[in-house]
Amino acid sequence: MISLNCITKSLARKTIFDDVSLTIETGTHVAITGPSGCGKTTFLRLIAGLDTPDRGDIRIESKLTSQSGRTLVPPHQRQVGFVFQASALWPHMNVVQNILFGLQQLPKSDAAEHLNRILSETGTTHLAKRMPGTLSGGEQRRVAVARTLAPEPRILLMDEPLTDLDSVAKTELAELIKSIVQNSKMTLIFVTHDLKEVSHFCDRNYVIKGAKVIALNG
Ligand SMILES: Nc1ncnc2c1ncn2[C@@H]1O[C@H](COP(=O)(O)OP(=O)(O)OP(=O)(O)O)[C@@H](O)[C@H]1O
Repeated sequence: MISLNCITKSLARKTIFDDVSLTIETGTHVAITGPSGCGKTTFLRLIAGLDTPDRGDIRIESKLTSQSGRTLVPPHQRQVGFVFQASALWPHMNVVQNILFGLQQLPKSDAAEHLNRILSETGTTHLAKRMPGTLSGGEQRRVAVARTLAPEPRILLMDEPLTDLDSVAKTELAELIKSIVQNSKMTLIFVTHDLKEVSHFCDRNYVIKGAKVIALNG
């Protein structure tokens, strides 16, 4: 379970979150929407530990991870995977090297096993030796998902991963994300401008409005 308790956060003197409390049960798939600049990315950054609440605390599986301006558990120890809007692959590394980058702490044989499994699951085996600059936008996004999933995070944070893809690539990537999350116990928090694109794999929808995170019906 992820719990945000009485979170207040301001950036550049703008209140982004005002006394927000929210619980996300383990294994649920949550969509977050809201207008540009409302704080969707900030919400993910707080959970990932890339940013801290000014007041309030965040717990992951009852462990206190952030509290009133302090990060108690650093991002790399939260078992959180983050897929950004831009795929942010290392441009000088091929696909395999990009994925292995996140598996450095594993023994080589385990890393190889994780790598092969994730290449197969994400349909990227044929891209293994390619450099990111030679891949299409959809392929890059797919590799970014593979790289994030390879270390088997317990929480998957996705920040508009379908944006700027053509309709075919968008549908293919949405199908991939759906099959991955439906076959795992991962908690998913998916930021989107368009709730329709996640309606078939998110259980709960929230909108960020007036510095609050509000549950939507349905
Ligand atoms: N490091 C920062 N310093 C100052 N202001 C920031 C910083 N990061 C974000 N902001 C501001 O905080 C607000 C929330 O930003 P955030 O990126 O979370 O919004 P968002 O809902 O994800 O927007 P979008 O849909 O456009 O991606 C915006 O007004 C943004 O300009």
